[in-house]
Amino acid sequence: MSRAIVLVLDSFGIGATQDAERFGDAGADTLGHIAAACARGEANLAADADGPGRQGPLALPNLARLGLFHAHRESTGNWAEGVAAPDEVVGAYGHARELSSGKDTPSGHWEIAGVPVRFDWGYFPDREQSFPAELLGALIEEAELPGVLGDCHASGTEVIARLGEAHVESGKPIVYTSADSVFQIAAHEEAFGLERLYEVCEIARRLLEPYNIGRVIARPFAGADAASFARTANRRDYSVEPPAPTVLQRLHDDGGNVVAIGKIADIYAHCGITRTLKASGHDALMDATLAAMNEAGERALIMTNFVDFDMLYGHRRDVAGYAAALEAFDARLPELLEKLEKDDLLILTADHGCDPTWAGTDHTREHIPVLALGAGIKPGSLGARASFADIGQSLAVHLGLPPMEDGESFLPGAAKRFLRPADTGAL
Ligand SMILES: O=P(O)(O)O[C@H]1O[C@H](CO)[C@@H](O)[C@H]1O
Ligand SMILES: [Mn+2]
Ligand SMILES: [Mn+2]
Repeated sequence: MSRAIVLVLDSFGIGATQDAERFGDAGADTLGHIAAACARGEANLAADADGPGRQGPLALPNLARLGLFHAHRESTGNWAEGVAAPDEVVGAYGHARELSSGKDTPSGHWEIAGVPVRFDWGYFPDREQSFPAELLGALIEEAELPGVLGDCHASGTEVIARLGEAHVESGKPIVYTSADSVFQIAAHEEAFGLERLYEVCEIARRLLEPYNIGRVIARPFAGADAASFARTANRRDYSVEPPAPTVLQRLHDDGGNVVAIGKIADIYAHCGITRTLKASGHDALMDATLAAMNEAGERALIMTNFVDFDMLYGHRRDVAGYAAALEAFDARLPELLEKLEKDDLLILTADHGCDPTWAGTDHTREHIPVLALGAGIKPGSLGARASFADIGQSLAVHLGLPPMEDGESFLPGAAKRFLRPADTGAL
């Protein structure tokens, strides 16, 4: 039985890459800066309706046993402040840099799946009227809109607080972008309508083709006024397709089972997905992952994106919230570890950084952790990996697929070949 389980902790970087300067991110360190704030007692959180709260140094005992802090030390040269060393490291750990030109979610995920993005995405400039007038003109005409609001770089929660009431009054959706290759449309779920918002996003997706923009994102929100507006779980991402077949696509085309949990199917533009499981919130995403492990069958890739690290805490620059979410995630890991079978390969990783102590609200160019367990991998260092694609290459080996063009496997031994019943003479 060859199964792989890949958990992507969205935005959980472990230290700036060598090329981070080019992104304005030299010195960024999502994990290290969260740990430092926790060690200083600056990331305490009182218990409330949202959760049990947290206090003091960052406590991630299960991730530590998989080698997280060892990987972070190899990435940055420093042991994360205040965190306890595990009695024993049971996993293989490394840190990987990104070959792709951007620090966005699709680039990171596609490279993890063996397909780096070597072309430059289109971006919209950070100024008043970020979008070309002819693009907005075409959108207004084709979608029959009374106009649009925003037209700027913005943080999504800030922009609905600022312009949400004007949007509800006028019926004009809020369009905004960021340092990523994105065109985001925020609209009120009831006043504007959720299906209407999706329809406008689909028109925008088509109009954006010449601009080489990675994603259109629907950002529905609800609430009575600026003070109570909150985004809902009905976000939808419209990504362009990966530039080459990913390991997901290859497994799917070769008869394997690809289970996409959370945002994964949207991020890969629904290419190479056998089954999509949607869930909102990390506990529900973990529940869905555990359920998929019960049902996935023999030759399967189960991939889950844990988006709240990025969406609720990284972009919101909420250090205490990020720390609490990490601790809650860590506390659920034993349930998953117990379910691992002998030949399963578990990989925990991330798609980019989003240092909650960094200036602005954008992602940060960082190494990602590569924590691997199972499939005969010996505990210990995997060292500095030259590309996120080493994960995709290792998955190809584990799942018995021909090699990917990019990446170097960190699995031991020669490539295994998956034996179909026909190959064994059983049929
Ligand atoms: O500020 P919000 O709307 O969360 O947007 C953020 O989320 C986008 C996609 O993950 C990023 O490009 C960034 O702009
Ligand atoms: Mn991401
Ligand atoms: Mn993000």
